[in-house]
Parts: sequence; C-alpha cells; structure tokens
Amino acid sequence: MSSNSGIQIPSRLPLLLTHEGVLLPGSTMRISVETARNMHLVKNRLLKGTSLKSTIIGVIPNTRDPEHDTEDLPTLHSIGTAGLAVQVVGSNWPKPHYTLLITGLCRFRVAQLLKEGPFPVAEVEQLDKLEQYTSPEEMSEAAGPEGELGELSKRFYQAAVQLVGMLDMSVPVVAKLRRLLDSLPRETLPDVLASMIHTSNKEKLQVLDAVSLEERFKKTLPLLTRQIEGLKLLQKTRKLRPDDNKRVLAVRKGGVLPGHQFSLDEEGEDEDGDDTAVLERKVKGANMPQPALRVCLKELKRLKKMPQSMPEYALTRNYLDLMVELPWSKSTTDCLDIHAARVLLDSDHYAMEKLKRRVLEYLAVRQLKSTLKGPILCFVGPPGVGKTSVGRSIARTLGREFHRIALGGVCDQSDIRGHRRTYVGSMPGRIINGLKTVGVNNPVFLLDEVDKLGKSLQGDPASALLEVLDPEQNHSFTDHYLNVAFDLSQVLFIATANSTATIPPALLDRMEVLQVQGYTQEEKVEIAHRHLIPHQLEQHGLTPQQLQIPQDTTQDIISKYTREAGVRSLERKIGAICRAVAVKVAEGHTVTKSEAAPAESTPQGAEHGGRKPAGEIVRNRHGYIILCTLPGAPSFPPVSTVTSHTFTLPVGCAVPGQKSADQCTMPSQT
Ligand SMILES: Nc1ncnc2c1ncn2[C@@H]1O[C@H](COP(=O)(O)OP(=O)(O)OP(=O)(O)O)[C@@H](O)[C@H]1O
Repeated sequence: MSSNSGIQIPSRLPLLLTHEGVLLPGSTMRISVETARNMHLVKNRLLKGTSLKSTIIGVIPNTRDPEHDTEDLPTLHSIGTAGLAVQVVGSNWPKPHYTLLITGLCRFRVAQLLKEGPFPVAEVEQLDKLEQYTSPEEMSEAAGPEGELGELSKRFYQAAVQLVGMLDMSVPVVAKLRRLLDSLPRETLPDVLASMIHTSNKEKLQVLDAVSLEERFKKTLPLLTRQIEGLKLLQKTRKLRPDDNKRVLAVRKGGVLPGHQFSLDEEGEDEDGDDTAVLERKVKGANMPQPALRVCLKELKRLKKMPQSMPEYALTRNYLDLMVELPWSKSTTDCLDIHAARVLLDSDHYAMEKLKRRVLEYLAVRQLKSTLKGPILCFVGPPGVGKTSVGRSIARTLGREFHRIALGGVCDQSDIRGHRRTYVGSMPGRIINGLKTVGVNNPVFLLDEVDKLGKSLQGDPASALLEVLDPEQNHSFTDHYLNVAFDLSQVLFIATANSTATIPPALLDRMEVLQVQGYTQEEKVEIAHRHLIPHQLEQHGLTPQQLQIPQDTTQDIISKYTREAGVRSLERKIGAICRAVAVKVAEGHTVTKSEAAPAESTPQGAEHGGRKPAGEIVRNRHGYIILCTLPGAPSFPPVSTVTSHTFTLPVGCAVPGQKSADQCTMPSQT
C-alpha cells in the first residue's frame, strides 16, 4: 500500500539496526545503543541535528544472531519502521552509552542502500499512509461496509474491545486504552495492539511485513484471540484457586501466553503483582518483631506503587529482601552437655585452661537459666597463642554457628553500623551482614583484632561497637541501614586482642578480659605433637608413617628456630619439613638395602664421627625421620638415642640401625 497523499517521511533515512525487538508503527520502544554503527548514528545525526527531520530515523530489526553480530553490515531486512526519536538519554562516562525512545510512524521499504558507514543510510519508499487523523467512520467508508476488509476491521475492533473489557477498568491506563480504541483509525489498530499484547519477535516481524492492510488484520486477529483466550483461562484459574499464585504462573509459563516482551496488558502487571505477593508472604512469615513488620509492610506498599524502572524500586526491594532473610527468631539449640564440651575443647586445644573453664561456666549457667545473655569475652594475648582458633572451637562445642569479623584496620563506623539508606550504594554493617550469613540469631561472633580498630573522618568504629558489646543495650541494636532494632542479646561475642593498651577504656570496660599467656617449651612440644604435626601432615597429604618427628627434634625447632610466645612459626617450620618430605615421597624414593644400612658404616657417617650432620632428613625402612633441623650445628642427639618411646606420633618409629645414607639437607622455609 504505497502512500501518495498525507505526511511524507524523508526519502533518505539513516538506519538503526536493533536486536531489541520489532518497532511497529504507533508504538513506542526503548532501544539501547550498543553497536558502533548505532553509536555513530546517535552522535552524528540525532545529537547534532537541529530540525525535526533529523530526528526521524529508520528502525530495522537486525535478524542476524546477536552472538555472531560483527562490524560489517548484515543483510538488511527489506521492511522497517520510520520512527521519531523522542528522547535520547545517555552519558559519556565511564564509556559512551545511549538509550533512545523511539515512536514508530510508518512502514518503509529499503529501496537502495546509499552508504554503509559510519552508519547506514538508505533511500526508502514509504508504505503506510501517514495522516493526522482518520476517523473510524472514514475508514469504514473507505473499506466499504460489506467488503472483506471492513468485516475484518470490525471483527478486530470487537475483539480489541473485548480484550480491554477483560482488564481492570479502574486502572487509569486501561481506561485510557479503551478511549484510545474508539478514537484511533481502525487501520492502525493491528499495529498498536500487536505491540501491546504478548507476541514473539517473529510474530511481530510478520505483522511488520504485512504491508497490505487486509493481510495485517488477518495476521493480528489470531494473536488477539489467543490473548483473550489466555486471559479467560487465567481468570478461571484465579476463581478456582484465588490464592494460588504459583498455579497462575504455571498456567502462563505453560505457553498459553507465549512471548515475554513488554506489554501493557494485565499479565505484565500480574507478574509484578506475584513478585510482590511472594515478598509480602515472606515478610509476614519472617517472624519479625512488630516494629520491623510495620516498616516492612509500609515499604512493601510503596514498592507496589513504584514502577520497576525506578532506581528506588531496586533499593526498596533489596532492603525488603534483607529484612526477610534476617534471622529474627531463628536460632540453633545449644549443646549443653558439659562433659562432651570438655572433651571437645580438650581435643581441639592443649592447655588454655582459663578459657576452657570460662566456657564451661557459661554452659553450666545456661543449663540453669535458659535466658542467659551472651557474655562478651575478650581474649588478650600474644600472636599465635590460639585466641582465634579457640573461638571457633567454642562455637563447635556449643553447637552454634561461627562468624569471624576482622576488625584490624577498620576505620569507618558504617562498617559496623551500616550506611543510612539515603546514601548511594548503602549497605548494612558487618554485624547485620554476619547475621544474614549465618542465618541464626545466636551465633558466636569473633571480633578479631579489636585492639587494631582505627579512627578516621568517617567516625570511630570503636564507639559504634559500644552499643553492640553492651549486654544492657544490644537487645535493641539499630543498624543505620535497617533502621529498626535487632536483638543481639543471644549472640556470644568473643573479641581478641594482642594488648589491652590500645582498646578504648569504654569498650574494654564492657568486656570480660581473659589473658592468654604465651606457651612454655614443654607446652609447645605437646601442642606440636598433639595438634600441629597431625594437622600439617593432613594438610600435605602425608601419613604418620611417612614422616615422624621425634620430640627432641621438635624441641630443637622450638628453641633454635622459633622465638615466639605462640606456635605459629613452629607450625610453619613443620609445614616446611612436610613439604620437603612430600617432594621425596612424590619422587617415589624407595629404600634400598644400602640406604637401610647403619649410618656408622657409611663414609658420611664416619665423616661426622658417627653423628648425623646438621639439617638432615634421614630415611629408614618405613619412611622419613627428621633427625635435626639445625644447619651446621652439632648439638642434636645422635640417631642411636632416638628410640621408639621418644615418639609422640602414634604409628611407626625410628629404629636404630635403620638409618639411611640417603640424606638431604633440611629444607629452608618457603
Ligand atoms: N593450645 C593450642 N592447641 C592447639 N593448637 C593451638 C594452640 N594454640 C595455638 N594453636 C594453633 O596455632 C595457630 C595460630 O592460632 P590463632 O590464629 O588462633 O592465633 P591468635 O592468638 O588468634 O593469633 P593472632 O593474635 O595473631 O590473631 C592455629 O593453627 C592454632 O590451631
């Protein structure tokens, strides 16, 4: 249907190729500008042009697979829609990006491609009549009341009225749509309705290609009927099960209403409605206290009224998601068996009697009084004495969740208390985040390195901790982001510090300080053999048969290789030994007869006067034995003194006379 009368579009149009759908005349579409071609069009034509003519562009559906779209121009679909760019939104930072709002005017056919770059320009032939106004009567007259087109347009109009009648007329946009149906020329109805109802891109493309009006009516009428049937089914399902939103969704997803593009119809609103309905159910089922529930319901009400495209929608949604995820009344049951707790604590850590006693006391009182508030303990001691790891062990003993909050270097109070929601990128603080992570309201929170909190212009995090760590106040801890109180009284807070000197007095006053002393040499040897060596062997995939470390060797490592109150370096040294042995094991060294011969008979043994040189790993029949780790120092005990009873490791021992000549130097720690 060529147009000779009415408004004419320019005969040369710049072309915008889009993957984002099919623009039909009479509808408006938002198109994101991504390709270099389209970017040039926006920059050189839309942003530079000053006349109305320069805002008219040709929109052509890009039928090439977006995954394989390249710089070169694809084969152009022969029919496109001339559109008016009514809005160009975008920014040049961090990289140029634009979004166009385009209103479709009429169809055109690409007559000839005039240029390809930087953006394509084509000579076009206008296919639709573009007039200011054609009344429905004029249209009927033109088609003739008895003509097939007249009949088709009448049926189409009636179906459209039926469809709109099924929607909720109290919604302003629906009422407007009803008025629009009467005022629009009927020839425009197929395009307008096809862009509103659920149609796939392929179906829209067929409507676009239907140049003859009759064909267009024929193509869109079944789509309209399908939408009506879908709505009927939806309404029937609702009547049957008014509350079962899932069923409604399933009906939709089942293909009654295919396609998932933008539409003004009821379904779009429903999906949104379902989403908020699910959220509402979650809010009501989150068992939150009344004040928090009130706030949530208020926010939910606002959310329902907000369009999804509004930035605040996402913020409110995130807030509500967090609120429903928080463990307002979810807690774990404490394991109050004192005997089992004692065994567990002893199996995890050697010594540390004071700490263990305090935990058992807490357990005992909890047995007698179930509403006991969580104490706030502060373990103070030198690095590596097991303050952090005992915290983890306490959580395990109590059967509670464990969460560690590293406070070293934190200098912003919003790290603890969160940001107010008015800030861009606002987040809850670490306490609320931790609760969300563990999902229960009675975890063990380890506030690690509380003495290393910093101060800055962003406030003093130590002051923010005052409320958290005050048993009298923390039942109503208010994070700035949540803006409602959360009860922290069941949380067991354990702080760790290397020294009390840098802890602000007000904070220190709220905590029960338990000093953890450094270990004696004997204690370290016990810790090494009970915990560190088995742990390191496991970490390096070695068995106790493959590496046995005599107590004398451990003592030597402790006294000559480590100078510390804790056992961290000791653990590292043992790790280094394990790595060296792991290399030997991986190389597949097998013990030969000569290797198993007594060391005294070997030249090396003689060279050292019967003593092993320093820093050696000596292998026996069963595996490897570390004799000494002192490089060059002659003070380690001769192998003959290493007997089975000197081993703490349960399996295997060095048997005198099985020393090997296959020796290597003690690995340096890496
Ligand atoms: N008494 C002990 N029994 C068993 N293992 C221990 C003992 N003391 C320390 N350890 C071990 O020492 C290592 C270091 O401990 P941890 O990290 O808890 O030290 P810390 O006191 O928290 O140090 P920092 O103050 O530097 O944080 C851990 O692997 C831990 O298991």
